[in-house]
Amino acid sequence: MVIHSETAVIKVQQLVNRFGSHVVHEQLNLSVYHGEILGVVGGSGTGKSVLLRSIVGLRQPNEGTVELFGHNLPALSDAKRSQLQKRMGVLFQKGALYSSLTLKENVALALIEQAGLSRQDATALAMVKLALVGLPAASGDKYPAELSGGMIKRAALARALALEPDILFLDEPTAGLDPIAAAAFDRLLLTLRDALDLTVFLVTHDLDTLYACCDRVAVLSQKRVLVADRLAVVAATDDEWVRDYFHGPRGRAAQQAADTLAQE
Ligand SMILES: Nc1ncnc2c1ncn2[C@@H]1O[C@H](COP(=O)(O)OP(=O)(O)OP(=O)(O)O)[C@@H](O)[C@H]1O
Repeated sequence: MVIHSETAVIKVQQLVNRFGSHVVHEQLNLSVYHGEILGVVGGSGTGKSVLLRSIVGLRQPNEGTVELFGHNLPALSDAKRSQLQKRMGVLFQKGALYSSLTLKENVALALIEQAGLSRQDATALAMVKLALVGLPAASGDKYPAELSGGMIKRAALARALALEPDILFLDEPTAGLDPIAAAAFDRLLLTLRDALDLTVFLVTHDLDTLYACCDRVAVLSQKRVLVADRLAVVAATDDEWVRDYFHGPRGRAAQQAADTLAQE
């Protein structure tokens, strides 16, 4: 896999995040390039979700800058910031959908609230978005509780794509899915990235997803990005967590599966 462009669409510099005396990030730097799928990994509590929230503007960092398409997000006026934020779609790990709304209502809501569409237009467009992520038309009238985990993730993805973002943020999208549904989600992600020219910031613990989808991988460790590079370079990094993660039994299995797929 190749990095698609050298244009940084996200540039995080000298980022500091702390909660009271608990320092989560300390002078953290990270760039995300146009068209790539960047996997963000790290031990539990290393600050992957806090980083995601800082980039999308849901958390004001204590220090540092977060540039999006060349604009420093925290320094912008509310109007400008919200304009830029529309270029980002987010799929959160939990609470992705409103349980009291059907799938099509869930997707339409984003279009009504954020794009000002009429209910009728938003509903029609929501059906297009559901089809885009491979959901049958009949699923539009179903409630989240009536669907499998894989279908719910797809619907949440449809909602994240509702406003046609340039950058997609995914927080552990395959967590809780069985391996077949997870692999199907990985393939969908690759297809959508290519078809929609997306840049993807993907927080994950799923080694199979890293091998199947990611152009680069960033490892969060010791409050910083320890390394951000192609998978082979990251896996060869001299670090205890990296060794345990990539060269433990699950890491070896994921690599073998990826090698087998590449040979087919
Ligand atoms: N709102 C908050 N108030 C206090 N501490 C917080 C808050 N949000 C996050 N933290 C702390 O920040 C640290 C990083 O949290 P974060 O959720 O980003 O970790 P993570 O790397 O995504 O973990 P995991 O892989 O388990 O999801 C944790 O120690 C967490 O307890």
